[in-house]
Amino acid sequence: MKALFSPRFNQLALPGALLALIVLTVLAAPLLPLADPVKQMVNQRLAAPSPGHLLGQDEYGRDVLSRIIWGGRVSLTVSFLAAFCAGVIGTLLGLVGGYFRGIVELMSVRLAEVILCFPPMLLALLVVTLLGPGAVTLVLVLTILFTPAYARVAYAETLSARTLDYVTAQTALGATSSRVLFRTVLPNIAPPLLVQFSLTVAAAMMLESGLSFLGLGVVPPSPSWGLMIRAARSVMEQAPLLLLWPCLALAGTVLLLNVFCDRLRDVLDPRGAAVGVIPAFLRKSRAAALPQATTEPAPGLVRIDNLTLSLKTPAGPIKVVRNVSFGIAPGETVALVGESGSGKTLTALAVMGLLPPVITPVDGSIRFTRRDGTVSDLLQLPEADMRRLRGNDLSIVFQDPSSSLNPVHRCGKQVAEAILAHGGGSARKARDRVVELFRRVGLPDPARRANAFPHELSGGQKQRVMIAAAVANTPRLLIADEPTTALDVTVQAQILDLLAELKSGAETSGMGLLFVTHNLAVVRQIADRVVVMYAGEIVEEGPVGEVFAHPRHPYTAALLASAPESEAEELAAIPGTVPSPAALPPGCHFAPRCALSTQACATAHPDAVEVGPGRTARCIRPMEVA
Ligand SMILES: Nc1ncnc2c1ncn2[C@@H]1O[C@H](COP(=O)(O)OP(=O)(O)OP(=O)(O)O)[C@@H](O)[C@H]1O
Repeated sequence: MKALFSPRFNQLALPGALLALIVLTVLAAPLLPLADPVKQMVNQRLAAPSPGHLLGQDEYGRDVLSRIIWGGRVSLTVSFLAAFCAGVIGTLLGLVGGYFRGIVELMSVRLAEVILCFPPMLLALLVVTLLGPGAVTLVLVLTILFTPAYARVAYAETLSARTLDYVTAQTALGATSSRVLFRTVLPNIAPPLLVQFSLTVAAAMMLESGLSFLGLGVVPPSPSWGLMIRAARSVMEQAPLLLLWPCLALAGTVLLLNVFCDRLRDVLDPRGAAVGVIPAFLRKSRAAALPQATTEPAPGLVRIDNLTLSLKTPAGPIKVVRNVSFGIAPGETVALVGESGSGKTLTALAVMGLLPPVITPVDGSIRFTRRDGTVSDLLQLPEADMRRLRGNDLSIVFQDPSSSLNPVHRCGKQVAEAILAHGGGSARKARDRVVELFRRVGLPDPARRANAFPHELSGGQKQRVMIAAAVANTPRLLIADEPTTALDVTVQAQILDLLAELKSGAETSGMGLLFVTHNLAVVRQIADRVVVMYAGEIVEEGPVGEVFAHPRHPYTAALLASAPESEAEELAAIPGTVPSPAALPPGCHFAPRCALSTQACATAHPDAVEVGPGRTARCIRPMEVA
């Protein structure tokens, strides 16, 4: 039977199973044939392991195995309970603070943060002095200590979630604040909170043991791993194994929890692959709903047909990209232009298989011709195959180089990793290749730059590093998503020159370039063909020279008029704004902003029509466009 879950889910299997085994064992402690954990047999104190006592007996002759299992029960119960209580309280504080801001933020998140000013041990001592030691006190102390961490995570996530279109749309529809908070925002911020939960359980276990070790936690003779370590310390010279067992149990469980958290974060990370959070059986059904891959070769390098992307919202799915079709030939540069929110980035991310989890392809195909000449529909490829293609046949350069580079690793190392990830030979060879690549992308003193950290480079230099990483494995298709927007004007020109130069270089000749931008001057400079998008669909497509000279869609004409070539020309702003994908006007979506619109435009949605060789426009009066 094929794996039920995607490879990312499979990563969770081993640590998840081992953790489940530990939890089940400690939960089943009363049912297991274990010796009484508090029954003393002083005449057998410090006895070595025997068939009756597999891990030996402690300083009072109590069975060590039984105490480890019963102690784990206490440690895990306290840690899970504390993590849960802190999670509920912290999430509530962060949610309301991030959503309502102002005085509510001050009274919730900021107040919770006051706890961070107290050293944890001091706070624990204070509470224990007030309430006396015991498991309940421990839960209380740990809950107080871990609440601010949840509040901060929930607060930060709520701040970014509250600005999303679908949250605004819910508010505009008159939904109550509690409904928006619990039905819309909370499910979207759940992944990082779940990860925080697992991290908190691990941290709580360490603290619980530490506090019990200091006599501030579980009260003897009840077993706890911290108490066992404390007791074993005084007899470690006679019976060193007594110290080993609780230390192994504690370190092993915490390590397992950390590995589990790490993998869980990979699975739930929204910046991860689009299909990462979807079990394979669900992806299969989605793939089955899509047209099957054809065996006919894709025209050119990549051919996108009828790509339709849907955004999940509480009010139902919204198609944010609809029936997008265009192709890129080998060596060709295609510019994807349009105002903000037109669907350019989502189209590019769909090619990379990097759509955010809330967005799914519901129709269409992206046929890509691989290096060996075979054609694959990228929408149907399993995640493992997509991962092999990314950074190899397919590469992307993002807008902001500062957030794309890991600040704690040297630039050269990051590019070398991209080479080694696709079997680029030895580490030494990869290092040499990095220096060669850095020279090629025009970084001065490449060997020194390879050793530099990102903060030691300028914005333009960082973008050159990102481009070096993207072309390191000579991709067949390079996607550049507004790669110059975050840079100043002079550096922008240099980066554009670099991309053009790379395309004409011997090594990367034949590389297709998909350039996402809203800057028409850039399109004129760099692209062969232009695809104009508006409100999630293509409104015009054709060779740059012809489209710019004779636009056949009023939107293209308006875009060109709003970005005059010379200062002598008058700048004409486009009236109105791009409609929200949730409320598209009927008929032609551009009609409410169009100077040429007629009654017919407001009723029927126009099809894309041919308006010249290799040119299409989605307008019923293409020849009347000035
Ligand atoms: N993660 C997301 N969650 C919800 N909606 C999203 C998400 N990403 C994109 N959208 C929506 O999909 C639509 C298309 O977005 P996209 O980012 O592709 O536009 P764009 O043309 O690239 O804009 P920009 O130039 O501002 O990047 C927009 O309405 C946007 O709000």
